[in-house]
Amino acid sequence: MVTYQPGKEKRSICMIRIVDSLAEITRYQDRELLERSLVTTLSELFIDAEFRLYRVMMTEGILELALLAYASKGAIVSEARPRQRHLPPELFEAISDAIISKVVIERRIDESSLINIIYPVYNQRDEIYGVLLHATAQPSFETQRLTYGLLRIYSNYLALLEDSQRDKLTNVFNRETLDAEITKRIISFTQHTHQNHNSIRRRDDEGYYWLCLLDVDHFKNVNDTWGHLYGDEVLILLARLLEAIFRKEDPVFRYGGEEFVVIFRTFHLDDAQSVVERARKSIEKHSFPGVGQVTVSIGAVQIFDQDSATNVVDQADKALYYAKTHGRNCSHFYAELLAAGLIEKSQVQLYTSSVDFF
Ligand SMILES: Nc1nc2c(ncn2[C@@H]2O[C@H](COP(=O)(O)OP(=O)(O)OP(=O)(O)O)[C@@H](O)[C@H]2O)c(=O)[nH]1
Repeated sequence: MVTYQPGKEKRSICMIRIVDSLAEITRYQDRELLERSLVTTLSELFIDAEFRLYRVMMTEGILELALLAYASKGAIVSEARPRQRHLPPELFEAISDAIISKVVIERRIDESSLINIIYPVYNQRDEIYGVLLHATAQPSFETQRLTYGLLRIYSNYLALLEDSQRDKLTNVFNRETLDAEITKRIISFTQHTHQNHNSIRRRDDEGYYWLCLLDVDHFKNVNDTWGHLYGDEVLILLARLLEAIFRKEDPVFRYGGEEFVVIFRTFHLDDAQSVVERARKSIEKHSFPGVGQVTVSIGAVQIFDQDSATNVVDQADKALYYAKTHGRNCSHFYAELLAAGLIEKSQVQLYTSSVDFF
């Protein structure tokens, strides 16, 4: 005979909620959604608490915190583009302590009724990646243990996700991730344009998105002269150089063998041209060990209301082809070449898009 055991039932409901939470956290293959889902899950499990997830960045030894997602009293906010946050000095100090000591820290700030529990989050290389801030009036060991466990699952899953998005040789983003990143920007442009009654004067405070496609000139010669290992080394160093030349929020992708893509932001074509030329010149000036000078040709395009990611890349590719056939070691922009009648309009049709809008 089965007897009713209220304590047992409560425990199994709790376990079901935890299993559901795990399923929810690991449902997404998009980092932003994953972060949002972690914070949502925690706030649903512990309804009386506030959770904030920050990305931790070290810039020249200075600690910067960017808010990724925030949950309080059922409201969830996630930042599409994390911005640096200035926290009360005492809280900032507590976060620094948790990061340095690599342990969970509890701290009450001023006379607040809430206790802040600070969990540092590490990536698979044991580098600090983020910090979870849990503000609660009633801290308990059980809550802390469960939060810590969910964070471990989150960081393990994030590591897997990151690994699948990175190019094995250079560790920049791989080609598979590029379409989605371009599509996000096309959508953000379109939404912004609608919101502003078709005015496209200011994208927002950071400007428009641009994409540049860089291809190493005569790379076959590098391989033929120095061997593949030296060729590989050039690609790795070039990836590091691009990360250093562009801003840390500008994603770098390996698009093909010796082709890279960078997405960056500026307001005007003039500025975009300066950014691209600066990159080209920095690469030209760089001396690669053993190999010496390497140059790149660049095709660039503004990401705006193109119908697909394929179309954006095709336009950049047309400009790149023009650069390759007009001297190499130079950069060209699609719209300018088109306006001057130097290239044909990109003919990629919507049906060739690999991106699903609906
Ligand atoms: N070492 C190395 N070489 C690669 C890799 N991927 C592609 N390549 C080489 O890159 C070279 C590309 O050659 P091409 O497409 O002829 O272009 P190129 O010699 O750079 O000439 P242009 O682009 O016309 O200036 C080929 O020799 C490929 O074998 C890689 O991962 N490592």
